[in-house]
Amino acid sequence: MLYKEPAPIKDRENPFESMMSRFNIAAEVLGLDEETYNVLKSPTRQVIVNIPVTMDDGKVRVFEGYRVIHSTILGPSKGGIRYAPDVFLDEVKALAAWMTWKCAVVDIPYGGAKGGIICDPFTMSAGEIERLTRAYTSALADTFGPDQDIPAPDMGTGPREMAWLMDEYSKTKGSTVHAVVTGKPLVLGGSLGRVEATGRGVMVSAMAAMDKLGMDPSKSTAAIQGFGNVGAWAAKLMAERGVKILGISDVSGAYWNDNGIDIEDAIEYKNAHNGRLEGYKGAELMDPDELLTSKVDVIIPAAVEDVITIKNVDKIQARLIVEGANGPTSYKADNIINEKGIMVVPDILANSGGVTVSYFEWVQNRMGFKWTLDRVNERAERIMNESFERVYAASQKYNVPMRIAAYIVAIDKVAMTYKYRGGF
Ligand SMILES: NC(=O)C1=CN([C@@H]2O[C@H](COP(=O)(O)OP(=O)(O)OC[C@H]3O[C@@H](n4cnc5c(N)ncnc54)[C@H](OP(=O)(O)O)[C@@H]3O)[C@@H](O)[C@H]2O)C=CC1
Ligand SMILES: O=C(O)CCC(=O)C(=O)O
Repeated sequence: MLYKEPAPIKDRENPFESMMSRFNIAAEVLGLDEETYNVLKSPTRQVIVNIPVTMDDGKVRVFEGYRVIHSTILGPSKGGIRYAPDVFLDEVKALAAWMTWKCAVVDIPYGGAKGGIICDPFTMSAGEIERLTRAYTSALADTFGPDQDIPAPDMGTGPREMAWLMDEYSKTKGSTVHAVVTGKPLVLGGSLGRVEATGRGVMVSAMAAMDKLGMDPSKSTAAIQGFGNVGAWAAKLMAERGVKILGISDVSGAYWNDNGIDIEDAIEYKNAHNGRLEGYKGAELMDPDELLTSKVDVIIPAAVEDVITIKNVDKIQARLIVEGANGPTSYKADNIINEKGIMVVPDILANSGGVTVSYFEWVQNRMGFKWTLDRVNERAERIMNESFERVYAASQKYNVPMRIAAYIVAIDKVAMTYKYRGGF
């Protein structure tokens, strides 16, 4: 199989630096004062926990876990939990800050947080993952809370882990607390539409961007990196809008079909093969490094950070990049992207459909009332389109690319709220 070990951390770009470099540009354009700059640039709280877990062979293994609260200025902090072998603190810090900016861009009353555990869920049994999730929850029971800090899924986690988290947290409180976590299974108070929400938001923002660029979806092609929750749903919904998906990928490799990949078929294959595309016959194997530079109109990175860098940005042929993943573009590649005239719908806008529907889930939990799928989708789509227009208007007003415009919209909102609250 084509599995590649993650690059050692010292060889990787630092996502927190990438976040800060855009933050600095936007802060300068806005003329942000020094006090507010200092408050917003650093996380409020960083928690590191060591989690002993009894493995199936009876031995105890200790896992390192993180929860970073970047900001609570807009409201309780919100953000997913990542299970990955190479997750590291500066990455979680960046992801937490991106949550602050993302919630501000879509104007929902949350601050930003993110969690992570260094582990490889693909090599662990369900029992081991459950014990790890419960131990992490209990170690962070004082941090989490429906009015404090509300986790959700991210890479390597999903409704199953959120159910264990909700159950374990509820035990520590002595009563069922649905609203402590979002992205739960439907029977445990999850929202209709949450599973597909991030991919749907990616599709909605891609359609909005294509409209601005005068691109006809039914005459356009796309390549999508990552075929997990975000990538697979984005692929399916883009295909339903007529976009021909020529390339897809996951850790097992990249797959290409000149005539367009049958996305329903690829999803069915993945679901029947332990969540991976390995061995998929509906497309040819291709070099994964060439997927994002292939000849397509739209690329959607929907896996990990720093996959568009100074090493490959020159070769990108697409007119539009829609960032399903958080932080897929290194800040060092920004100038070249801008010089090439490529439009980027940045992560903090493009993938905000997930947290938007998480917010709806939290609202429903607190109301004790379930919304219909139509209501969820219609409201999420409206928020995505309004947010896109807000960011587009800021990009015109300040004559900056969409990414900096999104930071400007976000920082402006958080800074103004900070001022009204009267400091901390
Ligand atoms: N889930 C959500 O609601 C949200 C997620 N995001 C972001 O979207 C991205 C993807 O998250 P999500 O879909 O939830 O995660 P999943 O774990 O569901 O899927 C991740 C996908 O990326 C693939 N992948 C991992 N590394 C690589 C690589 N180097 N090259 C190609 N593919 C790779 C995985 O392959 P394999 O399965 O083979 O390991 C898998 O297909 C992350 O950046 C996340 O932070 C952003 C907003 C919300
Ligand atoms: O749904 C949420 O609350 C957060 C999802 C998330 O982690 C993200 O948007 O990056």
